[in-house]
Formats: sequence, C-alpha cells, structure tokens
Amino acid sequence: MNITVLGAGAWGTALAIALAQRHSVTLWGRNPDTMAAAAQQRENSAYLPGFALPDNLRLSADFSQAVTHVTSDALAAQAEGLLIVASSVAGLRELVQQLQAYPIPNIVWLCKGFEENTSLLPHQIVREVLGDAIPAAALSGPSFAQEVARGLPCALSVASTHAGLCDQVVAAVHGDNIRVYSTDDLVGVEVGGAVKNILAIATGVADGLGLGLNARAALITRGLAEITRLGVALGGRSETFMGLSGVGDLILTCTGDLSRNRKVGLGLAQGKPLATIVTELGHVAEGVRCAAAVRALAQQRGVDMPITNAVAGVLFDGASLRSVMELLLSRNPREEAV
Ligand SMILES: NC(=O)C1=CN([C@@H]2O[C@H](COP(=O)(O)OP(=O)(O)OC[C@H]3O[C@@H](n4cnc5c(N)ncnc54)[C@H](O)[C@@H]3O)[C@@H](O)[C@H]2O)C=CC1
Ligand SMILES: O=C(CO)COP(=O)(O)O
Repeated sequence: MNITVLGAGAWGTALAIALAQRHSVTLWGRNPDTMAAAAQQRENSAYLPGFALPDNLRLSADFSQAVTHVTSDALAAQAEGLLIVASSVAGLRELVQQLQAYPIPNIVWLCKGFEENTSLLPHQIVREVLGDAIPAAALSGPSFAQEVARGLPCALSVASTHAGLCDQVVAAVHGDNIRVYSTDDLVGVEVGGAVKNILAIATGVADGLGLGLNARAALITRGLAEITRLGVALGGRSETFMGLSGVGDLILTCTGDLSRNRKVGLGLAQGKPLATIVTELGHVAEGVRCAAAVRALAQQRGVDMPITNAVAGVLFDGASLRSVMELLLSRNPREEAV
C-alpha cells in the first residue's frame, strides 16, 4: 500500500519506520533542513534520535510530492493509498487546509487533544475544513513512539464512522508487532486520548511531590471517571473509556516515564517554570494546551472535572501545587459512581 505520513515528529517518524517494513511509505516534514539531515544520516536526530530510518522509507520536505504519493489516479481508483497526519493538534488545521487542494482518498490523524481556542476535537476540525465526504479516522491508543520504533508490541484503536476506512487502516497497520482494534466511537476515542494527557500532568505532579502510589492510583481512577463524564456528555460511549484509547492510554501516560506530559508534572513538582519545562522537552506535551480547552468546555457543559481544573489552575492561574492537592483531597465525600 502507498502511505504518506505528514509530520516528522517523534510519533510520525516511529509509525513510518514501522509501516515501511510492509509498505511504500513517504514521510514528510515541514523543515527542509531537518529532512535533508535526516535523509543524509538516515536518522531523524531532531525528533527521534537513535533509530535508523529504513532504506526504503522516502523522506520529503516537498508537500505536493508527498501527498501525490497517495493521490495518483491509479491509487485513487483502487482506494489503495492511506494519508496519515502526524502533527500536533495545533498543526492539524493548517495541514488539513493545505490538503484541500488535493484529491485525497482518506485522512487518518494521530494527534490527541482539543484545539486550544475552539475546544474542538480533531475530527471536528477535519470536518470543518474538508466536509463529510472524505473517509476520516483517528488512530489512537497506548503507544510510546520509541517503543514502536524499536518494534516492541503494542495495541491501537482506529475510530471512524466509515467502516471501510477502519478496515483499510487495520490492513495497513495491523501486523507482527501492532494490533489494531476498530470502533465507530470517534468521540469516545478522541476524548480518552485528549484528557489522559492532562491527568498525566497531575500524576507527574503527585509523584514528583512524593505523594505515593496510593495517590497515583486514586488520581488515575478518578481521572477515568472525569474522562468518562466529559466523553459521555459529548456523545461518546462509556464502554469506549474502558478500552485502549481510554484506560489503556491513561495508565501508560500516567505511569510511563517516557511520557512528555508526565514529565511536565514532574518538572512542575521540582519548581521549574512551565516555559522552561516545555523548552527542555523539545516535543509537544498536548496536556498543557488541552487543559485550557477542556476546562472551558467542561464549564460550558456543566461537567464536573476537579482534576482538570486543578491542573489548569497550576498551569495558568499560578495556583500552588500543595494548595490544589489539598483542594482535591478536601472535596466533600460522594458516591464513587462516575
Ligand atoms: N510521541 C508519542 O509517543 C505519541 C504521540 N502522539 C500524539 O501525536 C501528536 C504528535 O506527537 P509527536 O510526534 O510526538 O510530537 P513532536 O513534538 O515530536 O512533533 C510534532 C510534529 O508536529 C509538527 N507540527 C506542529 N505544528 C505543525 C504545523 N503547523 N504544520 C505542520 N507540522 C506541524 C512538527 O513539525 C513535528 O513534526 C501529538 O498530538 C501527540 O499527542 C500519539 C501517540 C504517541
Ligand atoms: O500518547 C502517548 C502515548 O500513547 C504519548 O504521551 P506523551 O505525549 O505524554 O508522551
């Protein structure tokens, strides 16, 4: 299958490496110097250092050339191409707008979050720009880029209301080391992937403050309740939050030290300013922007999200870490239900 991955960050590069084992893959990045260096060294040292790029993986900084890899007439007739957008949420709209000029066969995105100023989910951004006619899907689930690039096993969820595209993503991605499960609950999958990043910041803070494993388990569990409340309010199905893109990714990101969002929380607990943490990371930590969007959305919808509010308070209102932890612990007792 011909596959184009737009966005040569850590995750786009890792997935391109994995897919190049079985497919003809082009990886596009917007920075010509970075892509030229990666092509010369056969390594994306800017975003995924230490992993060799397979010889057959094509690298490009030419947008047209990269998209044409999946839009040639022959491919379009057989619906054989797969277009994967691997930017951050902040870059999604701009990239999708650029795609308006091309007869793309489908679109799959990997980003996890809500858009900062609109509080829209990725599928809503895609629909706003491209309309409903093009088959569209989110690929999500617990998947640290470095582990996928190493060929370690993982399981993902593909979500689309277009069953044919789910089948095509499974055909392309499901293989020796990656299992792919399908669902039509796009909202549920996207809300799980977005909000777990905020909760990973919270557990990073708690762990960094030495609050213990009991506190971490409590945050993850009550965080899942928070994800479920928002997700159901937005039209997702509660069982989706028990799956890979919900509790699966929540556990990974809250407990795995490879997580950039968790690192944000650990850094805050060390007293580092947010700007310093973000600069040191060198990668997007979606939970930061997402916390603002989700706090606004939850307020608008009347959804109770105390952990998200606490994280947003620390990130944007200068609230002290201890005071928000105390606030969380001093909430009135209630039934445990979601
Ligand atoms: N790194 C990981 O393990 C995983 C990341 N994700 C999600 O995938 C998305 C990308 O993550 P990473 O690749 O890790 O981030 P990264 O920080 O390593 O790379 C971000 C990429 O987005 C591109 N980008 C940003 N704004 C853009 C714009 N306006 N136009 C074109 N490209 C733009 C950057 O150039 C870069 O290639 C995020 O939403 C993340 O939550 C999902 C699963 C795993
Ligand atoms: O989404 C991820 C793993 O599934 C990556 O999480 P971070 O962005 O926190 O590293």
